[in-house]
Amino acid sequence: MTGDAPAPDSDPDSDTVIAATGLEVDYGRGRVLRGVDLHVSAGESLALLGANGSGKSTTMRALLGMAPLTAGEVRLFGATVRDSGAVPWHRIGYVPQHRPAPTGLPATALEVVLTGLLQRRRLWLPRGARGHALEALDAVGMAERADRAMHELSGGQQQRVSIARALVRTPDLLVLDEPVAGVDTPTQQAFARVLTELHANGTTVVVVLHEIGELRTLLQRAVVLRHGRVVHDGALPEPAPGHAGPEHEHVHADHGEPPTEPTLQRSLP
Ligand SMILES: Nc1ncnc2c1ncn2[C@@H]1O[C@H](COP(=O)(O)OP(=O)(O)OP(=O)(O)O)[C@@H](O)[C@H]1O
Repeated sequence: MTGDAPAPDSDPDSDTVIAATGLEVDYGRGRVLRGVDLHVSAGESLALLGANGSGKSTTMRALLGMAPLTAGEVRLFGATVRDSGAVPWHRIGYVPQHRPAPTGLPATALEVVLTGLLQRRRLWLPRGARGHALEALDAVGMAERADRAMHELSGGQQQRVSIARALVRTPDLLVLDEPVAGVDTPTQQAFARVLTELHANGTTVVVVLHEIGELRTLLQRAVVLRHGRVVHDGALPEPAPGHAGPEHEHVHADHGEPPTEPTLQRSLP
């Protein structure tokens, strides 16, 4: 379907990191994404927001070629995700939504971070890998626990290791799915500092969030999903009335149901 599209190397718009148009995803029980468009340029930092079930994670997975697209097209750095071999995955770091590690997983934090340096066609570690992995763990405050088994770490600590695993690649594009859910405020602040530094060094950041919280100063743009459609693409929503405050900054009405339209509108610029 992309016969007339430019090859990755000759992409005239080389500033475009993500070009997604008309994304539709159906898991078999009706459409979950309904014509999502998302264009992200190099150096942007944006949040993907919306209520539970609005399609944020599905959008992320579709962007990375991991959700079943029934229509639409995604290009990463000019390469279509339909041809996985053409995508420069080594330039992309991905932190999936947190899931507790299975009990008894023998890998240490350091080993998990080292896997971030493996590539599909090269299953050995590059020179200096251990040092880079320790630096990444240090950036998320986990260097002292590098040799701890993952199952001995708390959920928030495991999440920090997962973030370090993405950071160790020094990605040009960092995609994170609710990286700070369930993480305490000091850790969120440390994480915000790490992301801000990466972004200042040129990394493009796309992050799914429920609450903007500590990442507000980093983020330049918000894309809000509702029932699988983009209902806002622009400035960050202001904290919802009555919820403003450093400890409790919501961007939609509640955690359970989609926001009512007036509430969503009220929270948008
Ligand atoms: N693998 C799957 N198979 C079937 N349905 C799915 C699958 N993944 C997600 N869904 C459905 O797609 C819809 C959107 O889910 P998605 O996880 O993208 O939402 P979300 O906005 O990320 O939600 P949350 O904030 O709760 O993480 C939901 O109705 C969900 O039940």
